Amino acid sequence: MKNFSALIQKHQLFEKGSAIVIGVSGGPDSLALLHLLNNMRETWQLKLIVVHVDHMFRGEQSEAEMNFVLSYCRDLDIICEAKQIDVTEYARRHQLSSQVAGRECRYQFFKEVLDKYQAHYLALGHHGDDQIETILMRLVRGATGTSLAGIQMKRKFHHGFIIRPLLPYTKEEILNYCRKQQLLPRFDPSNEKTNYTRNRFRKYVLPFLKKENPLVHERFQHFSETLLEDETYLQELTKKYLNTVLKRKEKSKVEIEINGFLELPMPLQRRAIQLILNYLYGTIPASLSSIHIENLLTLLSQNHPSGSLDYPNGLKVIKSYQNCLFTFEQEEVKAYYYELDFPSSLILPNGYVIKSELVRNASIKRDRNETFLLNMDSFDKPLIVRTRKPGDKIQLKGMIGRKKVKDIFIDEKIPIHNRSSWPIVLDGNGRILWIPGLKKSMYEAESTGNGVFVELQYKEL
Ligand SMILES: Nc1ncnc2c1ncn2[C@@H]1O[C@H](COP(=O)(O)OP(=O)(O)OP(=O)(O)O)[C@@H](O)[C@H]1O
Repeated sequence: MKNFSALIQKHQLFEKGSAIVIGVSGGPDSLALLHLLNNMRETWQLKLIVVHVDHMFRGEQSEAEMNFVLSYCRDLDIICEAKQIDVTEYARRHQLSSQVAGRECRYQFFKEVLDKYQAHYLALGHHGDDQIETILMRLVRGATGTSLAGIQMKRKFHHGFIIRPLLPYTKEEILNYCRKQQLLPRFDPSNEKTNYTRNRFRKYVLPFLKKENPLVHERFQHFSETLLEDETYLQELTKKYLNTVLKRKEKSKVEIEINGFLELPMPLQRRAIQLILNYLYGTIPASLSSIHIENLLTLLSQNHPSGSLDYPNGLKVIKSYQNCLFTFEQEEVKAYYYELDFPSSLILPNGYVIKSELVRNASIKRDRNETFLLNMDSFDKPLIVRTRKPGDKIQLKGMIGRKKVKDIFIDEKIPIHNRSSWPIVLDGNGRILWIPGLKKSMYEAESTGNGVFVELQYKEL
């Protein structure tokens, strides 16, 4: 571990004069990290602060570990911020596993200590074996994107960075270092029990890989760093192209235009979906895997005009003609029924408005389905605006026989999720007069001239 300070420089982990908070559990990794950083303290003019959390999992034993860290820091003349947190109680209250709860409590306290000392760096003792295990576990679980790069040597955290200077070293090198420097780390027996999956990788896979190549950890670290670089570049590119096919982006809804999306190269398509999911979920649920993304890519490229997928935590992905909607909102049928006065402005639940006016000497705008004209004397009052009902039919202008409203929605390629809130205008006798924006019935006023007309307009709010 001679090259430690060269490594800090090479990866630009921190600069001279930095204040660094070091997470020290009392185990070999973090103790070695503390020792190494302490060796640099003078020449690099570092301000070091140790932070320790006693999770109170093992009563007196874990308290003894805390006291060990406190006394070791006293010997080195380094400030130590130690805190006892009843993680079992926290886990019960928030319905979390003890592992997740421990992590939350730990990182919360880390932040408090960073703030207290206005430090920008939090140093943790993850090493090369942790890196191999993490990457393999994620690969096997089906993770995607930057997550496959495993543990990052330097990543943004709070108002600064988390740094992990031990990633280029193996566990064995760290244990040797502890022995040589006569450090006496504490070994937490619960470490062995808490993470079963990781332990299996450690026990069965790592020995095999190390036998194949004793420097396998360097290969994994190199893989992690280059993957992260490639991924960062591709994600920037994806953002740029995704913006060109984005139709709407709200807190719990994103809609894209499918044709434009399918023109993007496949690596960008995959990442675009990932970006949308990151945005909507905030934190991606563990149950979401690359299979979900593959299924969606298949759905989008199929000829079938519509279809939907159910993603974890209630996210629905709905393909409908040219559009694909990602939504957490339950698209319950927003049926409505209004009487339309004239003159008036009726605001509709779909974000549109129907405006009615009384006019004289009106002229028919035959080519526009956004307006509709009625002769005041020729229809039964009141005018009704409501959502569709099964079996609705309309007598179209210039056509013999009646046409199903459902077929009009299909012909006009109206997305399924828009159909249930689309307005339909009827007269007092229940005859469908107009499907605003789409089709007019034969009941529109035929001739203009003298008389009183009701002019209806359909527009976006
Ligand atoms: N209770 C704790 N208090 C302070 N820092 C901690 C604590 N637990 C873990 N850390 C920090 O997080 C790093 C990773 O923790 P993890 O539990 O994965 O490793 P570990 O095997 O416990 O490491 P170590 O050999 O240092 O105990 C540790 O090296 C240490 O820097």
